[in-house]
Amino acid sequence: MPLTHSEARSAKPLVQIQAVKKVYERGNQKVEVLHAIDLDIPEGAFIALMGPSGSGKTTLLNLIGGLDSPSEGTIRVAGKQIDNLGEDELASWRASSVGFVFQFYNLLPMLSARKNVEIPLLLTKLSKAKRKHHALTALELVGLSDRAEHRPSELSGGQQQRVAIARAIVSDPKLLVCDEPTGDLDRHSAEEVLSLLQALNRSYGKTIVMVTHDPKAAEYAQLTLHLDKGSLVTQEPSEAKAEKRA
Ligand SMILES: Nc1ncnc2c1ncn2[C@@H]1O[C@H](COP(=O)(O)OP(=O)(O)OP(=O)(O)O)[C@@H](O)[C@H]1O
Repeated sequence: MPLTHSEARSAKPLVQIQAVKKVYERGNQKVEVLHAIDLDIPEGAFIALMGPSGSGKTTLLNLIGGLDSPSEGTIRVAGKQIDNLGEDELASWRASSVGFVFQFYNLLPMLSARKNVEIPLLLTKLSKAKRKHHALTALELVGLSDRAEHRPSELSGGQQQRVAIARAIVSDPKLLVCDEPTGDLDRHSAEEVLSLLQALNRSYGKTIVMVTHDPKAAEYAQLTLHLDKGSLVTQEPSEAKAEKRA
């Protein structure tokens, strides 16, 4: 069952963002692109993050996933404070705690689907046989067992994105951050990818934060957050939409 808005509010937060600001320097100018963001993301939520181009969506997503650090404020994920970690600590935290899905898949063209999915496991102590087993399990979960030995160029865009999702979940992180995961896909492939994300949320309890420009994609989430000029403007409950999709 999808979380209702009130359930989502009462569930334990997986991500806690307090008074987070991000300032970029352009030449000798400082530009504040996120203004004192406060946000709790409950464990088990599927959140869509929308807003005009340049409003700060990717910046906020990158802070949540530990790809970047805030200029001010605190970020905790599963109770661990990540805003003050150095680059190496942040990289190892990311490897074990977050799965990333990007618009253009970011698969390595010379490697098979299975080997692409294994990449996050190369940093672990798992044996070669275990890595292969986990990668095949993840590919099975996204419905691509029969494409395991294909290279990305032999797969459709939708299949490549499903391989990228398998790679994102292969370390079994609680949190998936997705930046325009359907931005390069046709409607049918986009729906397949969104249904897969929804299944990972509902059946496997993954907490998902997804940046999207597409209101139809946001309908798959339980809650849509809107950013405008670096501030959160509304938190739109989506239980009606979630029920429609249930
Ligand atoms: N590394 C950087 N250095 C300087 N400015 C940056 C940097 N990254 C982003 N910005 C600026 O921060 C603002 C927010 O960018 P961000 O990419 O987060 O927006 P967005 O809402 O994701 O936009 P889009 O929908 O176009 O992807 C923009 O004005 C952008 O130019």
